[in-house]
Amino acid sequence: MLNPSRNAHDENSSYGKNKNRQALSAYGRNGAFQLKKQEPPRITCKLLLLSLLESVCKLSQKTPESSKNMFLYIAYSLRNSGLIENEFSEDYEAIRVAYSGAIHELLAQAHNANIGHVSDEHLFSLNKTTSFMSVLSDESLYSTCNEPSESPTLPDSVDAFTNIVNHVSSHSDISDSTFLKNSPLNMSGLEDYFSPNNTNFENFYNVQKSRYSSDFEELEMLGKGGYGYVYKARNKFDGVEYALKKIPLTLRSLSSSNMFRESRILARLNHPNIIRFYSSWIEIEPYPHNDPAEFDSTCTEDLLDSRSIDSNGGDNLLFDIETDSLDRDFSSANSFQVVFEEDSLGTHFDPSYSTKQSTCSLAALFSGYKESEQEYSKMHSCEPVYADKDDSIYCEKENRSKRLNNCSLSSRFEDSMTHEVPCFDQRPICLYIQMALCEETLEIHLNRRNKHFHGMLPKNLRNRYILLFSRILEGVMYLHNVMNLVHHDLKPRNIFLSSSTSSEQGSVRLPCFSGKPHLSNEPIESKFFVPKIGDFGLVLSQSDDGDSSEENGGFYFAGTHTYAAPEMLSRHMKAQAIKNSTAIDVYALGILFFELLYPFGTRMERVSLINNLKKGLLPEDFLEQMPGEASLILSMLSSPAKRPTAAQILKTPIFSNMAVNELHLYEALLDDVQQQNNSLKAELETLKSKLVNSSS
Ligand SMILES: Nc1ncnc2c1ncn2[C@@H]1O[C@H](COP(=O)(O)OP(=O)(O)OP(=O)(O)O)[C@@H](O)[C@H]1O
Repeated sequence: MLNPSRNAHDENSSYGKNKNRQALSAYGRNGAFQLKKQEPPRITCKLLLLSLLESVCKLSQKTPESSKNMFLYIAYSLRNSGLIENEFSEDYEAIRVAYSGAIHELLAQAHNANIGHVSDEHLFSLNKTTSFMSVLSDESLYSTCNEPSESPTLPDSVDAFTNIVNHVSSHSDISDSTFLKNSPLNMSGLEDYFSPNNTNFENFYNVQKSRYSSDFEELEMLGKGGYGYVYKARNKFDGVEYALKKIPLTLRSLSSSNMFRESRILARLNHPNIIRFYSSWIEIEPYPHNDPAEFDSTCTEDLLDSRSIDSNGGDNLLFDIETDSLDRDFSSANSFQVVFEEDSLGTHFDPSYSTKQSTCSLAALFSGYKESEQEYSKMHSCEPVYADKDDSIYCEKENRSKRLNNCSLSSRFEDSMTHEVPCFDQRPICLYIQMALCEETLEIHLNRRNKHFHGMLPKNLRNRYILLFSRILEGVMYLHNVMNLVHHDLKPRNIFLSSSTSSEQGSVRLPCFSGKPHLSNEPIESKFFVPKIGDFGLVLSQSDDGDSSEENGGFYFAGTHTYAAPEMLSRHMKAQAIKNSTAIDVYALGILFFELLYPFGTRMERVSLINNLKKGLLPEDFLEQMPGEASLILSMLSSPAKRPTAAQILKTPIFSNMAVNELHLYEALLDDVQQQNNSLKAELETLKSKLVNSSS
């Protein structure tokens, strides 16, 4: 196996070299380990090791329960040794399964290329530490290949590996162990696994099939976000169309505890004004994409470079994908960054990517191949690879076979390296989130509306937007008061409008604006929508102390600048942000409420009106005609402690005034009656024509 730690994507080369040097120098000259405190392997290495061990356990044990217990035993032992953390937990199971599939495919490729024997050497290159790893140093386990000059054969290595696992099994001191403590490892499974004669690997691996491609028919791409792509897809079983968010996982995000945050939070939410979540899962991207920019780890950087990072200065933010935080210092950003841009008229926001951290392609795990190859050619040229005082690793040609176990690549493999070894797997790992499909975002609706209206809205429309806002407030109140969450990124783009019927809970009747200019006497058709809060990528619990905002001595912010409360942008106000965390959402809602009630003509006008609003200035006509709303908006933008809560806002006369709701109710009833009227008229016409026909 090529050295996965040499990954050019997320380590600079000198750092990688140092780490590799440390790892190599841990090996002794005679194949035994020099016990040395090492840095724990990176997440991908850990996951690869665990996926391999998990597969071995599955193969060796008769029941799923015993294989799970065996795997857990080994995993706990590795954790006690400090080699892994919680990568064996169920959270990572999908990734381990994906990695197992990829290892399996690589084995098949290796077998087809007739170099399958290479893997046996690496069974002897396992690292040593206490507990589980100390087993590996037990010379007796290597009895089948104890001739140092001889390369171990494939069956030898299977025996040795079997011995190791049996050793662990028999040394188990967990009394209720349900893995087969006293029975030896089931050899046939392992032999089959490593056997070069076995071509039917499918029988031995539960390789993950693509749920996305087997269950869904992809219809169209709905949009790109900062983290991924959203597709409209039809479920083949229920025939319903859904929105599926595909988030390519970066190597760094794999190690982030926030990796599954959005799907986990969505799964717990149940409110008419919150987007409905169905399920989420992880899988390897099922098929190659035509869009070269999408998920292509190799071209991500080019894509990023080709886009402007801060072309408009408006709402632009830089996020660190791992910490989900924004980097204010563009130049020092050293990880996955996302720049949110608004176009000139705010017709849509186009996220640009800027990264030194590409998407998590399995290929990336093995992209150290080139470096390894170079490193190997150094070995090949008889030069010492590393010359540490204590544990030098030499690969002189004449001694190569004796030091087989010390080298990261075997001499036999060297010859087969002359031809291109395929990448481990080219496809990235994606997190899929299946959500209800919504008609459009509030942002799109407002952009269309603003082509029809400018400044103060007609009174009947104001009421509709007030009602719409009250629905959003209800969703926010649920998040704050029931779920103890703070959304952190409330903005028209993250509010979805889902078509509904008049009777649906939380619905509002809104005009359906076309993109074309509107003639004043032309009636605008209206439809019922339920506003739904979506995009929970930045959501945090209210008890979160905001630690992620202070990393590496820098101050990070997550959110969108236009809607960001001042305390989110300043380190000095951090304490206030923590103390009044829900006030962050209220600030964003204050700006959103103003946008709902006061259409902007141009983007410039929007920027200037919102900047004025942040200074406490509102347009004269707005102050005159809507004084109650104006003072509410200003209070929502005041200092964090003085801002009203969502529940308090809902109790103000603006929203508690039933007239607004009643108006909406009567409009809905009128609409229903008109529809009934139309269908009765149509029925009457049919009856009349039937009567005429029968009488003639
Ligand atoms: N449930 C949905 N129904 C219909 N369209 C959706 C849905 N979810 C997302 N979209 C579309 O996909 C686009 C991207 O959504 P996504 O949530 O990934 O990112 P975003 O909110 O636009 O940006 P970011 O996540 O970076 O803040 C949205 O702008 C919207 O047009």
